[in-house]
Parts: sequence; C-alpha cells; structure tokens
Amino acid sequence: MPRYGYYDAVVVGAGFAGLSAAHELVRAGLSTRVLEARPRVGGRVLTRYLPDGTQLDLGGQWIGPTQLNITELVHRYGIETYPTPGEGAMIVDYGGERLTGSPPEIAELLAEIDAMARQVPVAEPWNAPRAAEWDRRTFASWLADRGCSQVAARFLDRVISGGLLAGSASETSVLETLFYIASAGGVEPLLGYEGAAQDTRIVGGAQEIANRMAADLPAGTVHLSDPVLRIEHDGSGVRLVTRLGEQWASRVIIAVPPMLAGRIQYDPPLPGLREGAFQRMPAGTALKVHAVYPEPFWRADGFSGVARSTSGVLTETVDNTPPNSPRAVLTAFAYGEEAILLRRRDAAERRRIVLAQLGELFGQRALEPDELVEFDWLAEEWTRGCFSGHFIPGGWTSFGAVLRAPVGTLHWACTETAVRWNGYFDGAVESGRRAADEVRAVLT
Ligand SMILES: Cc1cc2nc3c(=O)[nH]c(=O)nc-3n(C[C@H](O)[C@H](O)[C@H](O)COP(=O)(O)OP(=O)(O)OC[C@H]3O[C@@H](n4cnc5c(N)ncnc54)[C@H](O)[C@@H]3O)c2cc1C
Repeated sequence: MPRYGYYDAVVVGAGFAGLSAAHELVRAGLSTRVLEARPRVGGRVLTRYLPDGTQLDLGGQWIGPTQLNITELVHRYGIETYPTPGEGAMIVDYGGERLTGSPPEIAELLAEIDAMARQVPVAEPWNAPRAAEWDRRTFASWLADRGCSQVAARFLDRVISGGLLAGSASETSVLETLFYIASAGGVEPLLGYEGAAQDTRIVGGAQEIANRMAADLPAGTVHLSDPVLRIEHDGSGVRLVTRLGEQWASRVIIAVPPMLAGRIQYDPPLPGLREGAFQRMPAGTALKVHAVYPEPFWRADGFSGVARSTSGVLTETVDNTPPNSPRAVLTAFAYGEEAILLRRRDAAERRRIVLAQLGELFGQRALEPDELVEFDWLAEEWTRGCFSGHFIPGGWTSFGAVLRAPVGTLHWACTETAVRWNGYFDGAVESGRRAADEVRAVLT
C-alpha cells in the first residue's frame, strides 16, 4: 500500500460501478482506494430485514439472463438466486377495463417503437439517422402525433416513460427513450419477467452482491463515510478533499450519478460541455412501496401479483415475496406525475391512497397489510433520485459526445454512462470496468 495517502487511482463511490472499477484496478496491480460517502457499500441497492426476517429490497433487486456482467459476478461469488414468482394471472387495468394482458394495440405500438430503437447506435445515439428530430421531440408528442387511442398513449407513458425511465413522457425525448430500449436489446427484454430484466432475484437481497465485491478487495481499500467534496486536478495529479481529510492520486474515477458528480467542486472548473452534460441529466422520481401481509393471498385468488394500470397513482405491482419468507410482500411502483403527487401528501394520506388502489386491484385483504414500507431515494443525500438519470430533450445531440470522455486525469463511470443495460446494475458494472480500462491504459 502506498504511504502518505497517494494512490495510483482513487475511485469515488462504492456502488456497482465503483466496486467494479476498483476490482479491475487492483487486478492490474495499481494501488487503489475507494472513497464512499455512505457508511455502507452498494449505493442504489439496499436490502433491509424486518424484525421477523422478512427481506425487502428497497433499491434495485432484479437481474436478467442477458445481463452478463452482473450475472458473472453472481456466479463468481456463488450467490444463490431464485426466479421471480410468476404463476397466476396478470392484471391490466386498461382505461377502466380489466384485462389479463396487453391489448393488440399496445403490441403493435411496441413493435413500432422497437423498430425505431434498432436505428439508434447505442454507443453514439447522437449519430442515429433521425437523432436531431428525435432528440428535440418528447415521447409524449410522438404518442400524440402517432394517432393511437388515448388509453394506449397513457399506458405507454406510464409503463415506458414511467416504468423504465422513472419519469413521464412529457419530460423525455424520443431519442432518450429509444436509446434506453436499444441499450437493453429491445422492449421485451426490458418489460418482461421470465427471460427478461425482471427474471431473477438474489437470495439475501441484491446488496449481498455489493457486500461480497467489497469484501473481496484487499483490506482497507474501501473507505466508508467519507464523501468527496472537492477535486483539484492540475494535470499532473489529483488532490481529493473529503469530509474527513484528503487523498492524492494519479487518476480518479468518479463513479457517482451525474446529479451528484456535478455537485462536487472542481478546481479548475470542468469544461463547459462536461458541466452542461451533468446539468441535463436529472434523476428519475419513481417511488417503490412494499405492503407486507401475513400470506400471499393473491396467489390463492389466481393472481401473480403483477399488475399494470393506466389509472390511480400506482402503475405497477409485483409479488416480491422471497422463498421461505415469514411474510408475503406486494411491491408497488408510482412514477412521474403520480410519484410527485404522492410526495405532496403526508404519510397517512399516501398510505390511504396506495392501499385503496391495491384494494381495487387485489380485493379487500389488500387494504390491511401488517406494514407499509416506503423509502424515498429522491431524498437520499448520496443518490437524489430513482431509478437513474436521463438526458432531457436535446441533451444527447448537444452533450452526449462528452458523457464518457475523460477530463485530463478524471474518468467517469456509473450506470448512466453505460452503453449496454444503461440504468441497471449490469450497466453500472460495464461502466466501472470501462473507466478502469482507461486508467490502466495510461498507468500500466
Ligand atoms: C428503487 C430502485 C429500484 C431499482 N431496480 C433495479 C433492478 O431491479 N435491477 C437493476 O439492474 N437496477 C435497478 N435499479 C437501478 C440500479 O440500482 C442502478 O443502476 C445501480 O445500482 C447504479 O450503480 P452505480 O454504481 O452506477 O451508482 P450508485 O449505486 O448510485 O453508486 C454511487 C455511489 O457513490 C456514492 N457517492 C455519491 N456521491 C459521493 C461523493 N461525493 N463521495 C463519495 N461517494 C459518493 C453513493 O453513496 C453510492 O454508494 C433500481 C434503482 C432503484 C433506486
């Protein structure tokens, strides 16, 4: 280990991106330190246990079979997984009509959107043939002009702009929407359960992967509860001022969400385009709420627990009960305007609104959970949003080219910079490894 706190590389942030970067740097024989603001690793994964042992993943939780980076880590550490409970009927509340799947109009629209997404080169979306037009246009305006039914537009606004991008169609460009879809390999790999992004869960919770990655680094590599406040980079080396002291490094990988990377003080200030990119990538506003019941009563009624809805505040629900759990968990998601509306209410009113909709979907027994557990990632000092950040309209074509470009001795990671599975664990791992490759190429 180097003396006097001088490292070949310092990584800021111990989420999947930062931990993945650190592993590659250590493997390359570079002296490495990770500085993490929180008293724990994992960032946007957070597994909590209720006193009786019921497990709740308050942050990210699913992995899917085409997410090869995160799957490799799960295998490397021998972490057990289980399939997302899937038996029983899905409920689709489609403009007040109750269906058991998406109607043909939605399938047609999704096929069209998929075809458009195939025209977006994921490493450089700004070079898509219709990039300029798609980047200045919101997805809401595309839906309006497409001439689909109002309910179909509302469904896609809530399920795509909400469920995937954690916002609403009026704030996201067509290009960002298509990039996100292309980055995951299509609409079905994103929205589906079996064989798709919601296929598999982690025994012990998703935070277990991050815990194991941190434990597998040389002792003392990860330094917790020490946020980086200021970065001085004169081209020859870097001085990092943290809450507890200072560190020096030849190279730094900043593996934190854009919203937070932009809040670190840089001296000299970052180039204008780099700063502009941070400013144009706000984080989503999704809310994830867990209702805990004595048993999964919906299964006995023939339902899978999966619901999608065009009305009410909740767009999606899922059976989130781990195997051998003492109690059952039904998890609900609100996105975009509905998630903002819920935040405007106090906790008692939020509870009333959420339970009323669960009752409409799953019947009387849903009205009386043992507990309702919520966690607001938007209010988390070291995350500031949920699920991830996205370019606002115009962002990709004006600022996309600088998203991953190093600034002198500073390198950028985090899921928002990923080419594949952007926004997911898998993309975070990819981004950390890519940034470590950049550093390795210079230092070894
Ligand atoms: C509710 C929710 C559900 C999700 N569901 C899924 C899912 O099912 N599957 C999936 O694949 N993805 C999911 N995601 C997204 C997934 O969690 C993220 O893509 C991934 O965890 C991001 O990893 P990261 O390393 O890029 O960033 P982060 O996890 O945000 O890590 C950044 C780290 O940097 C630290 N940090 C911030 N600022 C500083 C500073 N100044 N100094 C030092 N440290 C700092 C933070 O504390 C954090 O630990 C979900 C996210 C949320 C919030």
